[in-house]
Amino acid sequence: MQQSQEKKNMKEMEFFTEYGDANRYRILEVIGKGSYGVVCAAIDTHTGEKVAIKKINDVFEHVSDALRILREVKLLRLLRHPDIVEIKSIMLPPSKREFKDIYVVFELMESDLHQVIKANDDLTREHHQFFLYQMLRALKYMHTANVYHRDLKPKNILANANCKLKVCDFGLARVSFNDTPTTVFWTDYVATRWYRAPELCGSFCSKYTPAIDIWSIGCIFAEVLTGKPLFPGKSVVHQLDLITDLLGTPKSETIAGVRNEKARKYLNEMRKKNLVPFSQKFPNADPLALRLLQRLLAFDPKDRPTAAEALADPYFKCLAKVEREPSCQPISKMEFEFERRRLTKDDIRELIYREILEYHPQLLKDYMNSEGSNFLYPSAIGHLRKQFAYLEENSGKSGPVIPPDRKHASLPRSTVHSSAVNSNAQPSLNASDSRRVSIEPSRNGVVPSTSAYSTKPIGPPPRVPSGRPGRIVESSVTYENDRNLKESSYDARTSYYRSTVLPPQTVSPNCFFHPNTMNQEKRGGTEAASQPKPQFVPTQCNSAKPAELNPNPYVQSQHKVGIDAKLLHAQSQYGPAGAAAVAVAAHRNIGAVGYGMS
Ligand SMILES: Nc1ncnc2c1ncn2[C@@H]1O[C@H](COP(=O)(O)OP(=O)(O)OP(=O)(O)O)[C@@H](O)[C@H]1O
Repeated sequence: MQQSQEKKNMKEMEFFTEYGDANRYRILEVIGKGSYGVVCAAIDTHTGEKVAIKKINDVFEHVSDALRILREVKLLRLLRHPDIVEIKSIMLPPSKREFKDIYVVFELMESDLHQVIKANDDLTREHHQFFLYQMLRALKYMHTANVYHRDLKPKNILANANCKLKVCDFGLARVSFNDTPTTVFWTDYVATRWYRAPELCGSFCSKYTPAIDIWSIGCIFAEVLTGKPLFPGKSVVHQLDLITDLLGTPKSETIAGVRNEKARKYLNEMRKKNLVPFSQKFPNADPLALRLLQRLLAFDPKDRPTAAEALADPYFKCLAKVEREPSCQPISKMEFEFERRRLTKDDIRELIYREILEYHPQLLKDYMNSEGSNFLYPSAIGHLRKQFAYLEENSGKSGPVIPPDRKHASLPRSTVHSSAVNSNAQPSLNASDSRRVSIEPSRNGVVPSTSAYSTKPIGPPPRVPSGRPGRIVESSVTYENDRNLKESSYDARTSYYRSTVLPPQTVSPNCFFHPNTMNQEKRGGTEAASQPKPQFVPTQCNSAKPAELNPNPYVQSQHKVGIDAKLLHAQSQYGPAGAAAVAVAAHRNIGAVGYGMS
């Protein structure tokens, strides 16, 4: 027993090395490995929430990798949407100049769509529909921000037991600005071939469009329907062969528009193939789903619908509601100004550090005040230096010299900052919190400092619909940002002070239920007991009146608690595949009750 505890402590030590915040998180287990490092499930001891911590090793070893990481953390800070994975925090490194690894704290998801597909060969039509709906909603949001994901595949869609999906891995994503030569984007295109749009299988065109993501979503959806990848090409040419085997040879106008001469020639000389009817290829699928799928998989990108158009497709008649499919304000060019410069490793380090500070608002404020250059980094050394300076300054004065207390020596690093806040009382501030704090009205017009705020103990984390900041813009009242607060010209500080009205996710994962506020919801055991907790009364999707949908994405029936427990149990026992199986099987229990189907 003692031995296993020691082993666990060792594991945590190894994982966090010397990061001060390590005390805050208790590592549970390794849940994933990617090319950039390892992902662990952990408990945030401040909030009781489960989180996923991704340790990215040697961030600055290669400039290209460091840039990828910078883009990803920046985009995930800017794209706040219930269908996009959220960064909760990034741990403050022990030294601004020398840090090599970064620890990104995400909301924890239970599995990913790849696992879900692999472990379940009997997903229902309702699953299909709800999966596609969420993916398109995420796309609509990111595309209106002018962000193209470029690497959508089942593994990059995280999934929960309640069928909630969230897009992750924005490492290959790009923001498109009108005056940026879009061809630049082609040069580094290394996304997974199977989900690659035909125009990417040989540089068919120079204009890079969001339709490439629409194609990928089409491929993913087909995989959800059949359980198998739709176009598992072994090479780019094979990929084009598989695509044309299903869709037929493209129209001559489409081929004529292909810029790449070799690709054009290849398509022109290809034997003529006819479209295979989708009802034949996907015999058990909903015909409306297939009609939409065919639109998503149009060979010519111009023929593919936008995400917003796809959401308006009759397939989603009983599910879609434009107010819960928010758009996003286009991302400011200034945020990606670094893309136009040739950056050294130190430049990128500075930029990543600046991103990390977004999750440590008080430090960010200090950093902004000192304009970065003479920012006194509040590491242990910084603190020691301060104490020495204080002693030196005051040594001539009468009476004993009492240096400023070092209250924070053994506390998580994020609680140590130059404004000497009572660390015990400091709430867990992350980028989201900081923005929420900053929009609190103040009498003198000054944005209240977070250190003042920090004297109050923080409550449980805000529930998504009521407290989550976002950049959502849409006509709906619920989603509308205060446009006056949205600067047209960028000021680095304004992103910190920006008022962001929250994106309530109006679709319950059990989207066919409607709420009855008599009962109580439970989420991870940390929700405020005082919140009204709804119960769900099952309704059918195709009832005459569309079900009233609860705004809380985490609203669940009482069954949900049991499902989560089962899923997590399966996850540790059988790994993610087992978890996915249980997740969907469990959901089906709800489905059978909820959908009123046999
Ligand atoms: N928030 C999360 N919750 C649960 N699991 C996660 C989360 N984020 C990542 N994972 C798991 O960790 C794995 C690796 O994460 P991720 O894909 O982000 O790393 P990466 O190094 O960028 O990977 P890649 O090599 O695909 O680019 C994922 O496949 C997923 O299973």
